[in-house]
Amino acid sequence: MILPALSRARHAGRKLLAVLIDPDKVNRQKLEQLGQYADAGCIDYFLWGGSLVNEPQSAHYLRYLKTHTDVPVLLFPGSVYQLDEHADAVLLLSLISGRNPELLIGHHVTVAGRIKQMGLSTIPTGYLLIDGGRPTSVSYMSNTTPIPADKPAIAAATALAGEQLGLQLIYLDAGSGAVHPVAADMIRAVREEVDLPLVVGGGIRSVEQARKALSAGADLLVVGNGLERDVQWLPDLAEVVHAGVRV
Ligand SMILES: CC(C)=CCC/C(C)=C/CC/C(C)=C/CC/C(C)=C/COP(=O)(O)OP(=O)(O)O
Ligand SMILES: O=P(O)(O)OC[C@@H](O)CO
Ligand SMILES: [Mg+2]
Repeated sequence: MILPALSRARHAGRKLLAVLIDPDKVNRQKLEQLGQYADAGCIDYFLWGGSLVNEPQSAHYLRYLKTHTDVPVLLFPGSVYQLDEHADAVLLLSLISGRNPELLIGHHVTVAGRIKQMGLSTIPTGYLLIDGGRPTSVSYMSNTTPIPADKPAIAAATALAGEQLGLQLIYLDAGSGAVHPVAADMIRAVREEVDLPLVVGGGIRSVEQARKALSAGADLLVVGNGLERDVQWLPDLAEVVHAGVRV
């Protein structure tokens, strides 16, 4: 059960790290290496997905990863084509920072029956796209306007509305490859407003940036590109995350 585990970690002051795997940019060797890091305790969750996934081997790679680690794999789908019953759960994203009805509820209706048939557990997630200094794949593909980086009050009100609607997790994302990760004051404003596990990602490329996001109140950090480029700093990153932060 992912949500209870996130909530327990949060109340115990334990911070968590997720590595985002882009199925289009992976191979067996990278998966084996990440599986080893995961089993060594560096990684708490894998996120699996992309705004656009073209790799025909994606389902095969997901099963391959599952045979190499016991760490849960959560789908992070950019589209309805990215569901897979071999994952442990799906982040059922509703893009609440945007006003694109298909990404708020439309696609969810399309796949509701399929998710049920697959027996895939769902994590109802309020997904907020925050301006990270440049257009990203998600802002372009979703055709939505990110929340301005210097408007924490808008992010906090959006997250609060998500909580009041019954969503179970808030994900603040500056977008993959963002120039600037989500700013500390925005994370803090959301943390103060909602009592849900808080996921923060997009543009985190250093241990210092990770530390700032954690101190501001992030519970689970997501790193993709930064580790895709160079996995060497993963043990240092994991150490900082797992050292925990008193907030
Ligand atoms: C309901 C279902 C199953 C699907 C719709 C899901 C929604 C609402 C998606 C919202 C917007 C979206 C496109 C999210 C994708 C998030 C994601 C997996 C980002 C990963 O990064 P990339 O954007 O692929 O980055 P790169 O360009 O670096 O590869
Ligand atoms: O690839 P990066 O920039 O680490 O972003 C990860 C994730 O939050 C994007 O949706
Ligand atoms: Mg991608």
